[in-house]
Amino acid sequence: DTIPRFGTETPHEAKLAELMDNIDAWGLNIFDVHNYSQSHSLTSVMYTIFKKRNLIETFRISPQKLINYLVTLESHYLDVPYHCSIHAADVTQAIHVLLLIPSFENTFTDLEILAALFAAAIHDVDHPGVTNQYLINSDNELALMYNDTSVLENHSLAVAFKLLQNEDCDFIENLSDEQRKILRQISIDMVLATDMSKHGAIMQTIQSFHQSLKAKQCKDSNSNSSTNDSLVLTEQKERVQLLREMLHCADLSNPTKHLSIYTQWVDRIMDEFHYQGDRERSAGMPISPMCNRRTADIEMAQIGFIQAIVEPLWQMWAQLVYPHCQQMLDNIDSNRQWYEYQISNRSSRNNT
Ligand SMILES: COc1ccc(-c2ccn(C[C@@H](O)CN3CCOCC3)n2)cc1OC1CCCC1
Ligand SMILES: [Zn+2]
Repeated sequence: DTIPRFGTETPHEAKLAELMDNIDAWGLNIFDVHNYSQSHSLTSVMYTIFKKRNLIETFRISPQKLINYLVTLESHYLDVPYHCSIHAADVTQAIHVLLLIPSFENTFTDLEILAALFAAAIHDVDHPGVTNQYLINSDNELALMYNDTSVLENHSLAVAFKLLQNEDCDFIENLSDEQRKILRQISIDMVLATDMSKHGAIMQTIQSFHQSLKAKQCKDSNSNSSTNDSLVLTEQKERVQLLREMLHCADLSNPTKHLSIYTQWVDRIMDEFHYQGDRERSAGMPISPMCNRRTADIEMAQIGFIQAIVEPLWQMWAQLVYPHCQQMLDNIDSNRQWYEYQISNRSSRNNT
């Protein structure tokens, strides 16, 4: 039986095809992809990217086994408001677009690209919609299992690799042992780096690391911008450091998107945080920051999130790949201004 064009059967294949024409664009509407792929955004996005990047030929991947793995992985994302399979599809497509930046034209090996896309697709699988801190505070068995350390990140990695052991899902069967080892190593490194407790460390190293890279950037004699752009890194360690930052940026990319997309993610994360707050309240636990629906200031929280975390991170990233990520910085700025306007509007409304 032939494989459907986007990996999953859908009566809306024409509409999905139209959407997938934007797979290389930052403005892809992942919610539309989810709707027109019969809630298989992760499967259809990953399959489309693998086809487009010729990874199926390069690594002699069985298309059926790839689909089996993706559908199984997608089914192991829980039906939580934010950390669901649409978020995984969103982050996967984001990292695909970041890897297309001309600065990285000659930077990563095919195996590193495969690992980066895989890490993005799996990074939140089986996320229960509560934070690491909540699992620790509630003596959850996952916190016990992982000794309170990067609990959710470790759990998603373990679940994702467990699914690979299933014979008809093992789409990397034709990789050499060495290649499988490298894929596993890079995926673990990248997913563990999405833990917000590592954010400070990433911000510390990013400045000096990027300065050293800019120094190395080939300054080709002719003025052709693309060759001038390309970052060539001889050490795999350095390339993995870059991929670590890239996944972290993709994971924190909601404010870099168009307002209509960004506000949908805000609604979802607040649903998830407020539900956690409800559980903390009824369990008599202290309610976590931004999780109390009764005192929430959603606009202020987003402005704080942008100013403290997202804008500094994306400014560092945009500096490295200048001029290629200006659209993201522009969206962050206009989105922050929109939330500031909501607040100013709110106070004048109260005065009437
Ligand atoms: C659109 O708004 C948000 C969008 C994203 C986030 C956010 C926080 C942490 N992360 C990253 C983790 O999810 C990393 N995960 C954990 C589980 O293990 C895997 C890796 N993402 C927070 C957002 O807003 C918050 C609510 C008000 C201000 C802050
Ligand atoms: Zn995530």
